[in-house]
Parts: sequence; C-alpha cells; structure tokens
Amino acid sequence: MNRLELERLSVRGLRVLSRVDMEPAPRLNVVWGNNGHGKTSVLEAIYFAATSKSFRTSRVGELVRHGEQAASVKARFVERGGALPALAREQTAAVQGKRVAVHIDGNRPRALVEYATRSPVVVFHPEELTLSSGPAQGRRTLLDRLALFTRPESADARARYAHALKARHELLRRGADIPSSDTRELDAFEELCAEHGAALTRARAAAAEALVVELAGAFAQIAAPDLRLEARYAPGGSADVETARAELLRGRKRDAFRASAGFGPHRDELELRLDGHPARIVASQGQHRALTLALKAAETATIAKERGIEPLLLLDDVSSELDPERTGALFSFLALHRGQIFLTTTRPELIRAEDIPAEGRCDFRVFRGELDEGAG
Ligand SMILES: Nc1ncnc2c1ncn2[C@@H]1O[C@H](COP(=O)(O)OP(=O)(O)OP(=O)(O)O)[C@@H](O)[C@H]1O
Repeated sequence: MNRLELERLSVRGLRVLSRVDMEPAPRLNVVWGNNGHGKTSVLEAIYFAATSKSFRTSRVGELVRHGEQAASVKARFVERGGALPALAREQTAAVQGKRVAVHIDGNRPRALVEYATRSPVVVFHPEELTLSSGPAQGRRTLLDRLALFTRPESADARARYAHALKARHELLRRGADIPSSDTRELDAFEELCAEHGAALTRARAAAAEALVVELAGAFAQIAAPDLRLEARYAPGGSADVETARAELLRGRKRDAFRASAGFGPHRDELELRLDGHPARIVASQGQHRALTLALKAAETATIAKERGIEPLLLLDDVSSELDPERTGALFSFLALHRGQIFLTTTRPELIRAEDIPAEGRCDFRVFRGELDEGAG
C-alpha cells in the first residue's frame, strides 16, 4: 500500500498562525503546547491544504487571521511505495472573504471534490468522541465522507437533496398540500427529493458496505475480541425513485403536521449492535470509546483501500481526557495505522508510541501561534 506524506507545509495568516513553516517527520508528529496557543489551528491548516475545508466550521472565512485579508496554505504531498517512483505535488488553498481558491501544481482542479480526495486525510477531533453514542447525524456524516471516495458524485446528490427537501418543507408550511391548491411545484420538488435522495441512499449503502468490512476487525483489535459488533445501514428513504416519490406523496399531511419529513435519507442511521443489542443503549463508556476509535480506524482503512494510499491521520486532542486504559486503546488505534500521523496534545509526555523509531517522529511546540521543533 502506498503512503501519503506531507513533506512541507507553509501557513500564512490562518487563525492564530501568522507565519508557520514546518517539515514534518514521516510517521508521527506531536504538536504540543498550552491551551489556546494554536495546536488545533496547525491541524486545521493541514486539513484545509488537503481538502479546502475546515473540520471546525463550515464558514471557511473564519480561518482568516483577524486583521488580515486572506489565509493561505501551501503543502507538498508525496505518495511513496511500491515499485513506482515517488509522486510529489504541491497543493495550495487560499481563502479571501468567503471565496476559496485551490490549485494542484499551479492548476485549478475541475471540481472541489477532485481536490478534496486527491490527498486523503482523516481527522479525529473531540466532538467525534460521541460518534457511537451521539445523534445519528455524526454517523451519516461519516458515511458521506466515505462516499466522496467511493462515489464522488454523491456530494452533488446530497446538496441537491437538502435543497429540494427544504423547498418541499417550505411549500408544505404554506399549505401546498391542501386539496384546493395547485400542487405542481410540490410535485416537482418531491420528484427532485426522490431522485437525489435515492442516489444518496445508494451512495451511503455502498459506503456502509465498505466500512462494515473493516469495522469488525478494527473493533476486535481495539476492544475485547470476544465482544461481537454488528453494523448495518438502516436507510430512512429508498434507493428506488418510484418508491421514494410514492412515500413522499403519501406522507404530505403527516409531514406538514410534524413540520419535518418522515421519509428520506435525512433519517438514515448506521446501526451499531454489541452482542445483539443496540450499542447506544448497552455500551459502557469505555466500549463507546473503543467503538468510536474502531469507526475511525475503519474509516481510515476504507479510504486507504479506495484510494490505494494510506491517508494522513489528524488527531486533535483526543488523548488528554483519557485514562490509562483508554490511552491504551488510542495507541492500539495508532498501531493499526501505517501512514503519517499528526497529533495535538497539552501533555506530550503521554505520547510514547514505542513502536515508532526516533527518526520517524518529530515534536513541535506551539507557543502563541509560533512553531518550534522540540520535545516536551
Ligand atoms: N481568525 C482568527 N484570528 C486570530 N486568532 C484566532 C482566530 N480564530 C481563533 N483565534 C485564536 O486562536 C486561538 C485558538 O487556537 P487553537 O484552537 O488552535 O488553540 P489550541 O492550542 O488547539 O487550544 P486548545 O488546546 O484549547 O484546543 C485562540 O486564542 C483564538 O482566540
């Protein structure tokens, strides 16, 4: 399997980082420092360089450092492995106001999804610690991230579905379903909901199928191997356009009354069961932590398989709240990953990772938005 490596990163005017240049180590990079000094911003800069997005906000304009006009990042990514020579490229992403501009080796990609999947990264941040115990939205987002790799056109279907669903909801709110009204507009939006919703359902089903293959093995390695985990995609809609259209038509009255649609992929769930029982109900806190780590490991493995390269792993402050047992689970998770890792922490002394040789590791201290090489 090829590996993806970030060899060089330059950041200008992104959040608290005025000017940062770094040359990461090939395996493990520990970014450490006190709260609020810019550790997460370093990961955010890497994520922005790789995807043109932020994992903290949907408004990338927020990345621009206060008082500056624009934020920009330049990253040199290299793919290595196998018999072929290393493949290097320079990716740049910049944001000014709300506008994002991206280039690969100086050229604009045809579509943002092409840019976002070229150098795959998987990020794990504190809000995701509730991935298995929290609302279904987190698990849907996980499937959507995978679908970008398994079916890139799903990003378009997802955006169009959300738009059509909102329009249908607005029409129902205005009483478009009552018998005397003209329902042509409502029919048209339901048609779009059915078409794009079915495409999204198919994409998520394929993503879940790929994820489930990896999940059981990852969980067995991270948690107790005698605990049986089953994962299953439970669609809230249908992969069949005709069925979806009929269900939407049938549900108009109910949906108008409830002010939400009772049918469609916005109600999808990725069901997780431990020894036959719903994990949300029976799992202990420690088991949820292991499940979440296993989901992230499976996400990483699925993307690796689809793209044929090990993605970069960005771990934001996921170790500081962990007790020794859970820290052990985190290191089992890291041991599963053969690609390059970036990890932030306020406590670098906890990051031992003995199986990584000294030349594969670099520690960076962040202090008031400036970065220096140095162990904690
Ligand atoms: N657009 C911006 N311009 C300048 N500074 C910003 C901007 N957005 C956030 N900040 C500042 O960046 C700092 C937070 O940086 P960051 O979240 O990267 O720190 P951190 O070291 O990861 O902190 P923690 O350990 O608490 O998670 C805060 O001081 C915040 O006020």
